[in-house]
Amino acid sequence: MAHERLQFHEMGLDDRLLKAVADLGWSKPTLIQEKVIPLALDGKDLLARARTGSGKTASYGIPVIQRILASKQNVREQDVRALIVVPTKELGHQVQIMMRQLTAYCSRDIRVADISSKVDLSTQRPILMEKPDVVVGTPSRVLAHLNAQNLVLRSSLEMLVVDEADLIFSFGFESDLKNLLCHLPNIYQSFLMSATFNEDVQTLKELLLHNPVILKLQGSQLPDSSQLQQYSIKCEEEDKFLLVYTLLKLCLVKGKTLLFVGTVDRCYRLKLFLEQFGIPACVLNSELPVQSRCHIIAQFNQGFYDYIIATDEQSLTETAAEPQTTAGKEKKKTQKKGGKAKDKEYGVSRGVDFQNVANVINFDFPKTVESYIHRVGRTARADNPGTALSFVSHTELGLLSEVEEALTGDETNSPLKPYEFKMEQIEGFRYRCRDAMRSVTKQAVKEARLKEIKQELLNSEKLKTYFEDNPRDLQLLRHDKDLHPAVVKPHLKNVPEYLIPEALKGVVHPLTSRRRRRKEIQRPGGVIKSSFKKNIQGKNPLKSFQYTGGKNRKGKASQS
Ligand SMILES: Nc1ncnc2c1ncn2[C@@H]1O[C@H](COP(=O)(O)OP(=O)(O)OP(=O)(O)O)[C@@H](O)[C@H]1O
Repeated sequence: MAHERLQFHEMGLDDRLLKAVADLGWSKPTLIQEKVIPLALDGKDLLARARTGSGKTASYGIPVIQRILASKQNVREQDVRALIVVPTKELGHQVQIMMRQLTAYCSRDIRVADISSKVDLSTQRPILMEKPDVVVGTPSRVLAHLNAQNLVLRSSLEMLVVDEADLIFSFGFESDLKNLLCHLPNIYQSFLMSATFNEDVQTLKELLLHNPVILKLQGSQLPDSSQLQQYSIKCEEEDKFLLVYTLLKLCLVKGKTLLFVGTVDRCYRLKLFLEQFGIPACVLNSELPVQSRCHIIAQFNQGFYDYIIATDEQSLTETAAEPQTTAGKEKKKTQKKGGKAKDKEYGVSRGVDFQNVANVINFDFPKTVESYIHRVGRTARADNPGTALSFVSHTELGLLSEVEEALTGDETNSPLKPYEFKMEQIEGFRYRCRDAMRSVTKQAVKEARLKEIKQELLNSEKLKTYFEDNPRDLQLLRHDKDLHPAVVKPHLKNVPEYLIPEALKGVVHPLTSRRRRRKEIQRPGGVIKSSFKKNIQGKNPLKSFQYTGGKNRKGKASQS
């Protein structure tokens, strides 16, 4: 018999919560929400694993809000009742937004404060003195406020959530979290949420949970192939640039795309390379100030940018190109290079809800299976479709095997299919790519990196001051401007017709500066880009082209 999914209105939720959920356009709970919400409302401790993008935030957010609303009916002093611990500032910001959306109709009754950002403790003290009902923060920030007695939880805390639990220890928060627990009352309800399970989650479980209900939902950690198409293509360093140029410039990849690289330097290398061809992209990495990072993500979600070049978590080393065959444990230390400290509470591949991402491209292959899952999990979120394409150099083949083995599990076929692309057809572009690469020198990368940081520090001051008051001004603040106009060669911006492979003539329409400007003008904030909609209808060439030798020996691009 078909399983009837429990509906939100059948869960005994407050009307104000139901209205907020309806405003978000959620017609029914996701699987994790259906399971977690009733158990959480029943007072159970929970350990929940569900795949990326499956709606874990609301699965704890809704019961936390419901329980606070219920307990507020028996008039009690204003107090901090729930603490949500997250591993990164980006996630803190995002959880706060989600909690505010869910409390839109009861914002007077339930206040939510995010204390993740690294301003002076004294600046946040007044917020905490008002005892917001829900506090969101990284372990180190929460502990600092507890030690400073800006926050007192011993008598008031009713619920503790640890989101992205698998990351808390690997981000170096073990001792902070243990110390934090000494400030909590003896009895409270706890939730541990995670997309992956590892030993650290097991340790946390023993530390935090009492007789928990353990929910391991969906065998696979990523959506199946009807929702998420995964491809890999073997290509060496120069070919990576050649291929990414072709995919983006000929618009073979449609819709919003996240490109993951292995180091901060490579962010700028790739950005400068694309800049030469008039392909604008934002970079996102741990050196940028948190306000800028959150603004970039917010604008990307509103459709301002098509491409973000990101490093993932702070733990990546500066030597991405080095061979690495075993998925080692992720390093915990903040990286320092050239005296620049990176933010150890940074992470974009974990938990951040980039919306309507059509494609994830692993320009550099991730160093661990977990990292692969989290990166790829930025697309195909909720019920949306998505595509992931990984470039794999010979030094990265070992990592590809590890990922394939982990994702294949008991099945016979790996979910990663070879992306069959006839590289010889795009040989004509190689000369242009080399020409562009010649300008992307070490010095140019260094200068771009410095310029961007300076620029973003200025931006972040503006963001601090004006975010609340002048949202319109902020719409004008862009993060994808050319970083090194001096090295840009104007002739590279257009694609001469004779270079377009025969198979693609008349099919692709290269991105030109004029088209880019028109797109910018047409695209109002907050609207999902039309190309993504096309993508939903299955017109993404990344999915539908077999531009290849392989089965299609004629070398023609054919639509399947
Ligand atoms: N019931 C629902 N119906 C439709 N969309 C939903 C529902 N619940 C959540 N979403 C949307 O699904 C997306 C993913 O949610 P969320 O960020 O909570 O996922 P997650 O499981 O925490 O992912 P990750 O493990 O990557 O952090 C969000 O854009 C959210 O708004």
